[in-house]
Amino acid sequence: MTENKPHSILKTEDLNIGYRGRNSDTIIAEKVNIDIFPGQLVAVIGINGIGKSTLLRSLSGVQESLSGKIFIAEKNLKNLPPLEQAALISLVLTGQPVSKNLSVFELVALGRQPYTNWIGRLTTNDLRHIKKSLRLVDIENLENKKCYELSDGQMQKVLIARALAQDTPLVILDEPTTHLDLYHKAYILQLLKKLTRKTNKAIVFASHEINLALQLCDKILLMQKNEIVMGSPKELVKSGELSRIFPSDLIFFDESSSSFKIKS
Ligand SMILES: Nc1ncnc2c1ncn2[C@@H]1O[C@H](COP(=O)(O)OP(=O)(O)OP(=O)(O)O)[C@@H](O)[C@H]1O
Repeated sequence: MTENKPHSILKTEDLNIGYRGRNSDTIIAEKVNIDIFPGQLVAVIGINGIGKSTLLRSLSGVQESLSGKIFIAEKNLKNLPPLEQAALISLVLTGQPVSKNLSVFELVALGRQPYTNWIGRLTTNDLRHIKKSLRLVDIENLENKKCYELSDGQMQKVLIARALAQDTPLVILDEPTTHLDLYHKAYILQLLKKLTRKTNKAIVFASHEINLALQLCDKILLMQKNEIVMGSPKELVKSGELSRIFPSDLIFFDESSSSFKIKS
């Protein structure tokens, strides 16, 4: 009997990422080989400056990779026309300029851009997707508010709703919980988890919230100098990888509680 292996939504083959320079390239990560499947919640974890944003920008095609291949839904990203790419990947970058004069509804509706006709008129199907996204993120009550009237946490939810309205099988978010308090960080990450379960989308996000990611994610992509390791939280705890992320002078990974603690 042949095994029915699920198709990956995001796969890389010997991907090298970094920045091209006049004389030499700055390599951020080499030989990245990862495989992400529909319905998975994946956190990209690593210390400041290790290359999380660079990786997410490369995986979403916003930044050119140095070499290697990226496959989205088994199609080579390099060969995907922009509209097809926009129907497969939605991207939420922190600090991305958005017009805060728009209403919440209008901003979420921008997620439909890949599908709207040239005058940008919304069809009944577009409206259905927008309403569904507002409902999934539980911000229907905000739809007529201007974005400048929102708190950071509410704005974060609106950006997630815009990504959902784009209706892609893969959603990539860079630090979706920055500036939020602990409750709202947990709320947003829990929401992402629920969305993977309800929609079967794969959601990949960069975060510094390791303790929360360990509790919620299916897979963790751990970026370290010269190495990227991917595994389930359990696997990474078992292999001892987590203990090696930070310098050991101040904090340590406590296996009994599966969280980082301050050394006493
Ligand atoms: N445009 C650029 N040209 C050259 N190097 C860059 C550029 N942008 C970022 N870098 C470098 O790439 C490395 C990785 O940066 P990146 O922003 O991807 O890290 P990060 O893990 O997301 O960091 P943080 O957790 O602080 O947000 C850093 O050393 C940074 O200085």
